[in-house]
Amino acid sequence: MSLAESESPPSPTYLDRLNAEQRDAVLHGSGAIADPLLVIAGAGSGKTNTLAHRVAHLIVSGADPRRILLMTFSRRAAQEMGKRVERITREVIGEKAAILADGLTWAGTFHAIGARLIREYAPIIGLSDAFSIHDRADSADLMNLVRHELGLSKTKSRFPAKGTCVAIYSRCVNAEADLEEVLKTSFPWCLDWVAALKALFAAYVDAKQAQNVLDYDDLLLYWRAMVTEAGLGEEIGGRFDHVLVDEYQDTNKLQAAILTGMKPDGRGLTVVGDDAQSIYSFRGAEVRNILDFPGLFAQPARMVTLERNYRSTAPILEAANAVIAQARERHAKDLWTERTSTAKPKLVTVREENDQAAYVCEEVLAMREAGTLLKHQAVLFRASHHSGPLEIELTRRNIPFVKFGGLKFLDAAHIKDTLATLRFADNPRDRVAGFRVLQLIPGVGPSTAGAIMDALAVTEDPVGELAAFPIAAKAREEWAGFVALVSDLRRRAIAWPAEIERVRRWYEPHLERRHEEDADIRKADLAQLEQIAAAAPDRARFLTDLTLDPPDATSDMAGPPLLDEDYLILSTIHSAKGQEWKQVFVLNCVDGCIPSDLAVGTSNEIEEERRLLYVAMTRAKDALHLVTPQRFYTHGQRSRGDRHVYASRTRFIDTSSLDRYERCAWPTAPRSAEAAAARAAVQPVDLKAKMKGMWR
Ligand SMILES: Nc1ncnc2c1ncn2[C@@H]1O[C@H](COP(=O)(O)OP(=O)(O)OP(=O)(O)O)[C@@H](O)[C@H]1O
Repeated sequence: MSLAESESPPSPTYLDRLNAEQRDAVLHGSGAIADPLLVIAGAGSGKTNTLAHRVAHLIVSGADPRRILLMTFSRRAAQEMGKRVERITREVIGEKAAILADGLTWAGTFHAIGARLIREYAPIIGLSDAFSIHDRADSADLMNLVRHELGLSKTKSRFPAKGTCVAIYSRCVNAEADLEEVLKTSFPWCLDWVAALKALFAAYVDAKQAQNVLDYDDLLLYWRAMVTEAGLGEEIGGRFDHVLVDEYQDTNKLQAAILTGMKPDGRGLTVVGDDAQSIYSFRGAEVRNILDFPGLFAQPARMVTLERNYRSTAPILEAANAVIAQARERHAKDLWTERTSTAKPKLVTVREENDQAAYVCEEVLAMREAGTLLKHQAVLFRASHHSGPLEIELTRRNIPFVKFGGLKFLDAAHIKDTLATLRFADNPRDRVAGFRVLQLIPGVGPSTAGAIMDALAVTEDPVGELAAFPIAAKAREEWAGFVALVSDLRRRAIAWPAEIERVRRWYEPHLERRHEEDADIRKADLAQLEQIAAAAPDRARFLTDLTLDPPDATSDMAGPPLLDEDYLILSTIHSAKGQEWKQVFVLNCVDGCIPSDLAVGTSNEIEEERRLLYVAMTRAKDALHLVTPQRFYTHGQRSRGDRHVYASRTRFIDTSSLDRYERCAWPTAPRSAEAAAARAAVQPVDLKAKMKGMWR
């Protein structure tokens, strides 16, 4: 008996907090399995809030939380959604809410859910369930190994680099596009290599299968393949009554095919997103997914549009609306707000990047003085390196900050070494992990590592194989310790998460030898890794979660702040997705930075850059500053000279929309007038005459 049948009808008080459109989206289907629903949610219109209410409403109406599949953009978003759902359901069903919300076990990213389903069905789709998952860097390393084996690293003219090969492969897979088509549109300089790339990709797929490895793309590919298989498709689709997808604008064609594969008639499907915020096409995301969703099913999706913005003041929204109004194609919506204000967003001209940094610091401190915490203020930028001068200025002035985006925690060599050790123990056929770990041992080079991996590829007893391997005398002493480690890990001699400490103890001498200069800082990272490990239930889950959703690196300049400390947020625009702050600065609002000069090749790329600026602007609640430095030092010249280039205001703010801003220059005019007056007051001196006078 469902909860709805067994108890009195739930009180709908939580619905009172929603506006009419939000409520419409939440109530669609009245809690039962219903026709497909598309919620087009403008920036700040309460998309997350609405989705959480819809899930909660389904649960209090009797839906089984274990049969709800909820897909979000990050693991953190899934966890936050779970907490919100619990809070909302608690209002109606009290203490039982926690139990029911705990039942929401199928919440996570597409890749994480894919990994779980594939592991579960592995035995019936011809995979071993002990497969390891490669992140992008691992995939590039494996591609490199295969490229080498095929002799493609020694071609006369230069064959595309490993990273490019992976990007091409991934684009073909995610966009479901033909290789030649992808090369023509995105990698034209590689067009001469069609046949060689095909051979490389075929060998790459063979290598993955032989080594029992799946890459990111495989998690979607296998999932899609499973749901399009007669029988299996119905079995997997039938496990879920409701499938809800957040941030649908950032999904790709494969993800759309997974949804239609699981729910061919669209019943039970809810997708939520904002086409104007689609900013991930470099990962194969397809803004067409959301534009085309309504027509995918025999029974067209119902569409609800959320247009009321709760976040920003009217002047900020008007400026952002003017930026997106020029977009080529979009689901029409007119965002409005009741938050009136007389303060327009500022369009600030500064001479150069150092002034930009000084301007931001002064404004941030002024706002702090007026009572707004640093963490309610954020500085956003298009590319991670744009914040360099600001980071120096903040450090100089002792303003604490945390930076998001850019380098990931997992990119650090010592973290990779540790994880590779765990992965190797799990799956000794994983050549990328194996090569990495084996070469940590002094005396083991690439050819020995290759020979060991060849031996492991065919054995059923990896530990025995390692112990018996005729290792060179110089490596023998270390070797015994390594074999003991692998043996412990494979036998699960130590409980999780203590295993990771065992790995750390083995690894630390290698770390000290390889990274003498900053071993202590790196050890602190390993301690942090142990903390993350402690939160995971087991080794496999830890490795999967971390590979699929790695934490951001915090800035090492300021040091990771304590949680109760106040700090300013620095973030790439991509990493600012879904967030909001009282005061927001957008750096380098000039052509060449937004749009990035790396992304002005096609009109699609320019459209995406426009959406990036829109995303950045719509993060601001009360105050927004777009800063435009007039000149930039050319790369690498700063310390040696003042070669610079002049920049012009971003093309996305055209002359007709300038009246939506308060335009100003900084440092302000009076200050320069004072400086000019001081200079004018200096009496002229005839130095030439003085020089001559020295000898007379
Ligand atoms: N019905 C409502 N009444 C009052 N405030 C609301 C309502 N719905 C949402 N909000 C507030 O509006 C703000 C934006 O909500 P939310 O973060 O869910 O928006 P969003 O649509 O996900 O934004 P974006 O897509 O721009 O990231 C939040 O501060 C939220 O608390």
